[in-house]
Amino acid sequence: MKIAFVGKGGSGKTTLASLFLRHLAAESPAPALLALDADINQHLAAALGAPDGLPLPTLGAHLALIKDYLRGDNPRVLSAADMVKTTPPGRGSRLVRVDEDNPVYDACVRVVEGVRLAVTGPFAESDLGVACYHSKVGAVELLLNHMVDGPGEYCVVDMTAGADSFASGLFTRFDVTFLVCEPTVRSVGVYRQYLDYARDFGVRVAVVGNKISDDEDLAFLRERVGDDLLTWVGRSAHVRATERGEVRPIDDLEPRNRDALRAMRSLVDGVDKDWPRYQRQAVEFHLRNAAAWASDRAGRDLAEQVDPDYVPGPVLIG
Ligand SMILES: Nc1ncnc2c1ncn2[C@@H]1O[C@H](COP(=O)(O)OP(=O)(O)OP(=O)(O)O)[C@@H](O)[C@H]1O
Repeated sequence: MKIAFVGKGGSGKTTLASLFLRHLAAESPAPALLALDADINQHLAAALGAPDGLPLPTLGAHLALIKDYLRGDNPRVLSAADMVKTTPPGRGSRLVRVDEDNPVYDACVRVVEGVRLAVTGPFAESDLGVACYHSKVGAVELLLNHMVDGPGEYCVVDMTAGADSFASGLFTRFDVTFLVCEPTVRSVGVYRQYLDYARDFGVRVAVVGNKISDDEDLAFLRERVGDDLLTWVGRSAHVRATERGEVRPIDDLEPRNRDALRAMRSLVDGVDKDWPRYQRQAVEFHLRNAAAWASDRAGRDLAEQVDPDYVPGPVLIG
């Protein structure tokens, strides 16, 4: 499952993404899990409990490797623009799994507090002009376009704030989008804006209230958000402790907030039931679009795993 956390700046996207990731990672056995930090403010590692200043490789610095690897043996020449910004789902020739050995993960993924994490890299002055921040986000989009995620496999992306997340096609790539919303007029404003835009693209949005202090906060959100409100997280001493650099086990999280994580998990796993259809579509995309697919043994194996009765259709070259 591909899962996004979006919302107004400062609403708690990174915090809730990290709690959700730690909730999944604490399971025994831990499911296949990959966290991607695509937020301009790169704080997911810290929210997971990484020590200050832990050096992490960045996806942005490995864009060429990512493009080369995903292109596989495909003889088509794709322009940089094709590969980065406008890549339609499934374009290219190689599929990746959430958790596997591949050169992209070797170069870019590191384990932070039990969670496999890759980060886009911070916004830099050099991103102004030709190489904008969105080319870094494009690395995430590329990975998601090529990712085949099975049941019980989770790729969780911390997105950039507010309407900026619409600047690339990335926002359409998720099975579930958690919109984090504080009980404030401005946060609800971002929810409405997101929903208006996302609806046209069939994006499945569930609102998670955050920093709820009392019944009035909750009533406010219920009134404004209605049935889109999936669950809510209260102001949390556990989160504040993490902010102070104390890494506590996720079991230490307040019971009410653990319930919220379970509700999120159950929504995600409910969507998982559509897995064969989603995956067949993804593999179809690749089979249709990848010129070299017919000779790509790994790809064939994957298609057969997804659906043992799968009979590949004609491969279109071009
Ligand atoms: N439930 C919570 N309880 C207490 N503090 C919280 C909670 N959720 C978030 N915070 C705090 O609010 C601040 C902003 O949270 P966070 O960085 O997760 O927001 P964000 O939406 O990812 O921000 P940005 O837009 O900058 O990426 C942080 O200091 C975080 O610790």
